[in-house]
Amino acid sequence: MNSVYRALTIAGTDPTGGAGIQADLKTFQELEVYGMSVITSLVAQNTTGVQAIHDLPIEFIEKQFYAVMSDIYPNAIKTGMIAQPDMMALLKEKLEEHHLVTYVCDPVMMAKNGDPLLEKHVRATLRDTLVAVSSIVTPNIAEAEDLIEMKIETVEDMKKAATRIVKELGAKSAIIKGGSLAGDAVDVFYSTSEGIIVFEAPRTDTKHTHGTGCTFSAALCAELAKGSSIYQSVHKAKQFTADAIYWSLNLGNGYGPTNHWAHRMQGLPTQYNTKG
Ligand SMILES: Nc1ncnc2c1ncn2[C@@H]1O[C@H](COP(=O)(O)OP(=O)(O)OP(=O)(O)O)[C@@H](O)[C@H]1O
Ligand SMILES: Cc1ncc(CO)c(N)n1
Repeated sequence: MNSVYRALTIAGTDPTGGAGIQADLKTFQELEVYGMSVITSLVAQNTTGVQAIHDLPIEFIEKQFYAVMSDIYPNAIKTGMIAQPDMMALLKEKLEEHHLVTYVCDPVMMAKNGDPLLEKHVRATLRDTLVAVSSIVTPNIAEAEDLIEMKIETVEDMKKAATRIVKELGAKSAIIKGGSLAGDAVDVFYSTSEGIIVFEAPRTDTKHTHGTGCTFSAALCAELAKGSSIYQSVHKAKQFTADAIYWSLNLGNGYGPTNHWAHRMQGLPTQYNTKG
């Protein structure tokens, strides 16, 4: 058996490299997992917003998926921006065929500045297809509110919502990311076997948080691909993302990208220390 761990991301692109497929592949690489990708939509976007979206034909998405799965089989798969109901239906079917592979569903709905990446009427389909077959689903506050149709303002609300997402929507576990709430960066995990677990990190005061959700779910996918426990994987993903936000690169005119090499900052020469 080949001992190189392998992860696959199925998502849209970000030509500026901070979110989507590009962020996922950088994260896999940093965590020493061999990264592969299936692109669903080409997105003209940058740190200031989304300018245009070009969805790939469904047959072509299927061909890419087959190309990967028939050759270099992944230990874990994540999905990010999946823009159309037919893409969701196809991927649900494929993920069910490969149900032994751990599947992380990042239910991406919008970019950091609020520009939509998923039309409102498609959100129920996302809930009923991909979320329903996931090993873990990773919504932010707005996405969790949408999935479970409840207002989330406190950590107690996050606990209720995470529990409901698992009990009512079929996901095996859920982690709600509290990046957009005030105070420390608190994320709430729930699974039937482990119950509620709260993960906390100090908040970094920065606007450079473009792609934090992609980075988090990709790190989680990479750790799960290595066979780490769900607790260890979430813990590592949280630390990786917190470091990437803390050692900000200060790039772009809007919500800048995070620093995917930040987790190894200690060992780098000081010219790579870009915080400032
Ligand atoms: N300013 C911050 N300081 C520290 N951690 C943060 C900060 N903002 C977000 N996080 C953490 O980053 C991770 C991603 O959360 P966030 O809520 O930003 O995701 P998201 O909204 O899906 O991101 P995006 O849509 O930009 O990809 C979580 O672990 C969250 O707690
Ligand atoms: C392609 C893509 N996926 C996810 C996000 C959310 O950060 C984004 N901005 N772009």
